Amino acid sequence: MAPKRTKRKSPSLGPQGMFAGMTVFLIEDGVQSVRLQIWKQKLVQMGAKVETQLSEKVSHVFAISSDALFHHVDGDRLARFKGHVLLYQWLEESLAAGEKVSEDFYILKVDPEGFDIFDKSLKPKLANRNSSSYDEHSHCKRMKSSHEETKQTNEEKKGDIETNSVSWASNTEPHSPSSLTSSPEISSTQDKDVGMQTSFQYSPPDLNKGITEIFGKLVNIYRALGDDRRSFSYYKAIAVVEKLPFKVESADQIQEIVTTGKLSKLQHFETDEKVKTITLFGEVWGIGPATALKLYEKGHRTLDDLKNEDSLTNAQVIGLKYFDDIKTRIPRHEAQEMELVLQKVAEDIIPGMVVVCGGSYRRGKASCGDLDIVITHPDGKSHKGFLQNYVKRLKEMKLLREDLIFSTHSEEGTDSGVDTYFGLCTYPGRELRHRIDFKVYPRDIYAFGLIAWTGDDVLNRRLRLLAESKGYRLDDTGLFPATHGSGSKRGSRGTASLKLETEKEVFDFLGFPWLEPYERNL
Ligand SMILES: Nc1ccn([C@H]2C[C@H](O)[C@@H](COP(=O)(O)OP(=O)(O)OP(=O)(O)O)O2)c(=O)n1
Ligand SMILES: [Mn+2]
Repeated sequence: MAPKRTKRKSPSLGPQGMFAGMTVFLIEDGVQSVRLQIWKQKLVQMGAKVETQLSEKVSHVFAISSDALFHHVDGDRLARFKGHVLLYQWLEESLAAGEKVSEDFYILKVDPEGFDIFDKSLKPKLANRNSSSYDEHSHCKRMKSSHEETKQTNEEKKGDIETNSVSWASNTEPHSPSSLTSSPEISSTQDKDVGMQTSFQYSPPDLNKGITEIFGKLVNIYRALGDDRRSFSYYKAIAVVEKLPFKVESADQIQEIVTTGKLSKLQHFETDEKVKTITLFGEVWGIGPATALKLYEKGHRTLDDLKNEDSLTNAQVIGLKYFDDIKTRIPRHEAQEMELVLQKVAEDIIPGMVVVCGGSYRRGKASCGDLDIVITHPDGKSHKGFLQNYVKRLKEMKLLREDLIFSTHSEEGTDSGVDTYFGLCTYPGRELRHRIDFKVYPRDIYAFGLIAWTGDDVLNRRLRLLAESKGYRLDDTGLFPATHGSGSKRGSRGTASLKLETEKEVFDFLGFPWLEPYERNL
């Protein structure tokens, strides 16, 4: 990339500094706190203002990846944001260059469909040598991410489940095909900045040694001549050339690398292979983008490769084993029969149990990707401890087969008292596996659970935004007055949900026109 013309050997500080005029909001997800502190400090030192929320004033948002971005900021909010959304790498490169480098190569797509993590791998590594105080931290690959930090506002229920069940399946990244590129799947303790530090897996013999050696000399020569811009361009070009899996032949290619820091030929090569592989791995239940990328970087290219990978969690192994089964949709009439069986078994255990198949089934779809079962008991107490018995019985019947996640809170009253089971099931007399989810809600918050699990996700997002605009926070466990801040964080713990008994009451309270379940395919 070509830094701008204005050359500054040592960046000026204060209101006239190189970041003057910028008002930034930093997405903290996946960023080591020490590094974040340094960035904040540098920004402020060099004239930027750092905001604690994504307010109107913000001109620049920084994030480590689009996953981190969507994990933290709602897609709709982002769509309305008019400023620049950049990778932190821009900051690093600008700091290293002593001037603002072009933003072109660091723009994060705010379209949730866009998958950015691949572009980044083409970016030259950080210019650590040129940088000063953050050198020592830049090797830190592994990010600590406390579960509290990664906790969702339940807006994406699968993310929520993951955090509820960390003690049970700590390395699980529940997967929902509809949200492959959105945030919740990566909320496990995976490398979050892996995209930034990524290196090409196919480390080839140094095919272009002659070129990198010359570039190295040029780095020093230009630096000695005081031409930092050129020196930096060659410096970055080395990182790119070193990793090329083929020999650079033409002068044009060299020119392209030096001026843009990358090579379009490689970009296509890289992008295709990575996109394909990571998308495929991400379709395995329990594998999210972060793990998919890690597996790719370990050299895996096919699902068969993954079968010999021992870092997979139990749930991921199961997801892999039944990959094709799970992808097979369930015809509506079979889902209906299973719902009936599930209702009957529940009734046998505790009379009065309410068992509803939500999700696409409840929205009237002709086929379902899985079964989303929402359960409660009208008396407000019989639901406690029910799920353990229920699962046991269903396993004896061989309706339930493999477990993925089981987390219970109803008896202790923790996490809103919601019990969760994710697993695989079979239609009676068959071996084909389907995904099945059970969520058991206490009666008083059942309506919220039912809305969330019926979806669709677009409606959920709209309802949440509407709630937010009215000073509330909505999730599958209730509607809460937003106590502090206006952001996306949870309200303070222990706050009780507003008492709304039915879906209709929730819609009415929010002022959203009532939609029958089959009208909720937005
Ligand atoms: N990122 C997500 C994923 C899910 N959901 C909610 C809405 C969904 O309707 C419901 C069930 O999730 P599924 O992934 O099972 O989606 P569907 O049941 O709608 O479709 P499918 O037929 O693929 O199962 O959970 C959501 O709000 N946000
Ligand atoms: Mn579903």
